[in-house]
Order: sequence, then structure tokens, then C-alpha cells
Amino acid sequence: MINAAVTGASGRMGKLLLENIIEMDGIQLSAAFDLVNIGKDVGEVAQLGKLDVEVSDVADMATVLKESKTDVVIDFTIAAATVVNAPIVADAGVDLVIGTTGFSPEQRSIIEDAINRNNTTGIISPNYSMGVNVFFKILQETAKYLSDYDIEVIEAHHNQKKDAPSGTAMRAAEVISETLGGKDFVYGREGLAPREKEIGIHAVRGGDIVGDHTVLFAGGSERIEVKHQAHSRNAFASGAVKSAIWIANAEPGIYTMDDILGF
Ligand SMILES: NC(=O)C1=CN([C@@H]2O[C@H](COP(=O)(O)OP(=O)(O)OC[C@H]3O[C@@H](n4cnc5c(N)ncnc54)[C@H](OP(=O)(O)O)[C@@H]3O)[C@@H](O)[C@H]2O)C=CC1
Ligand SMILES: O=C(O)C1=N[C@H](C(=O)O)C[C@H](O)C1
Repeated sequence: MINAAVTGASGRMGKLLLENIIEMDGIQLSAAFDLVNIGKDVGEVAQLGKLDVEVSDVADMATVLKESKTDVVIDFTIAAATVVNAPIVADAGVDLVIGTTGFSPEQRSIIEDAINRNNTTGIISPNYSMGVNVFFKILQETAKYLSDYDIEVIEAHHNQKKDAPSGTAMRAAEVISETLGGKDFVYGREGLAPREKEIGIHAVRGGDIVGDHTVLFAGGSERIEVKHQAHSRNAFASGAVKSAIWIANAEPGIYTMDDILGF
């Protein structure tokens, strides 16, 4: 049985991660961390009924991970928190499933260095849904055929999302850029901004949109739009908990969703 802890347990993703851990075979909840509701039963906080796991203060993370015999921490919080918490987790010899987005290259290096120096296992993915990871493959193929078309990435999310553009939109642009041997990115356009051959990246925020990503390949007299729409955050939460089960039996290292999905 794998012991899993959740950080940001009372967040939108945190609650769904708890639900998936409870429902999935082979994994159980060992600890939960948050900034609020410290000492309360996390199941009651998340309105899932009593789970006999209390919300712990992030300041006590190293001790709590040890005492609870946690094998893996699933982190969907905010980049500034993950970059502090992930090294504590890795230094405790515990594996990591990171869903947080919005890392700078420097923050990402700090996290990867912590996993590598401790010889632990981790996965850092901007999107744990099966569909989005297939969407990335379709983008690679489409870019090969339409390499000289104008390419624009457009994402839309709910009005509470803190980071922009989304991690998924950034990864979509990277996947296309890698396929085409390197492309510049431009974020939105305003004023005198004639189009060059760069990839445009655009963020829309409104209402309760779970997560839409569209990539437009536009030519002289036609266009193709490749689109993914998430209907529920469960697409992400179930993928993350399945990843936590998968990495428990993996060799130390940093994995991608391609490894987990067998692509
Ligand atoms: N990879 C994927 O598949 C997906 C990734 N995401 C990403 O996951 C992240 C979280 O999204 P979402 O759940 O919507 O956001 P929420 O704001 O709903 O949840 C984040 C939670 O983390 C808490 N938190 C903040 N700082 C810390 C800290 N230092 N230690 C522990 N907890 C902390 C927040 O507390 P408080 O509210 O008090 O600040 C909040 O409860 C985002 O980066 C988002 O982009 C989201 C969906 C899918
Ligand atoms: O914050 C969200 O909600 C989401 N964030 C992820 C991202 O930034 O790509 C994934 C998903 O689109 C939902």
C-alpha cells in the first residue's frame, strides 16, 4: 500500500486528489498539508466525511512525512510554495508528483536538483489528463505537416487561476517549437506588432472554465484548429493519483506523462 500526502489539501485540486486517493486501490492518505485549518480532520475540511488524517502545517513537513511513513507527496499549490516544499520532500527521501504550474526555469531547476541529489523519483507535469497528453502528440504531427503555417496557442481558464499563460499552453508551444527546431514565443499582441514566424500565446480568464486549449495552424487559404477541453478537474486528479502509484515502482529519476501513459 502506497502512503500519499497532499499539499494544498483545501484547494480546488486538493479536494479532488483526496477523493481519488480514497477511491483508488493500492494507495491511501497518510498526511495533508495546508496553510489553513491546521489540526482539523482533512476529510471534514474537504466535506468528504472523517478521514482520521489531520491537516498539518507546512512548517512541520519533514517531521510529519517521517512519522506518517509517507511514500509520495502530490503537490498542486503555487510555484512559490512548491519550490520551497519540494526540496523538503525530496530531502526526506519521499517521491513527488507535481501538478503546480507557472515555474520559472530557475524554480524548475531547484526542484529537479533536489530530486536528483536525493536519488528519489518525481514527475512534474502541467497536465495529468490523458486527453491533453494525446493532444501534445497530435500537435507534434500537425506541426510536421504545417511547419510554414502561422501557429497561435489560445487557452481559457476560470477567473480564479493565478498563473498565465497556463502550464499546458506553454508545454504545447514548447512541443511545437521542439518539433520545428526552435521557435520564438510572443505573449499577446498590442500596438504595432507585425507577425513574424513566432508562436503566439494568448490567455483568456473567465467564469468557471475548467481548462480549454486550442492551437491554430493558419495558412493562406485555410486553417486547422486542434482543441482540447476539460469537462471536469477529475481528468487531472485521477491522472495524478495514478502517476503516484506508477512512480512507486519506478527507478529513481524524473519522469514525464509519456512514461506513465506508455507513449
Ligand atoms: N498539472 C495539472 O494537471 C493541473 C495543474 N493545476 C495547477 O495546480 C495548481 C493549483 O490549482 P488549484 O487547485 O486550482 O488552486 P487553488 O488555489 O484552489 O489551490 C491551491 C492550494 O494550495 C494552497 N497553498 C498555497 N501555498 C501553500 C503552501 N506553501 N503549502 C501548502 N499549500 C499551499 C492554497 O492555500 P490558500 O488558498 O490559502 O492560498 C490552496 O489551498 C495551479 O498551479 C494550477 O495551475 C491545476 C489543475 C490541473
Ligand atoms: O489552474 C488550472 O485550473 C489548470 N491548470 C493547468 C495549467 O496551467 O495548464 C492545467 C489545467 O488546464 C487546469
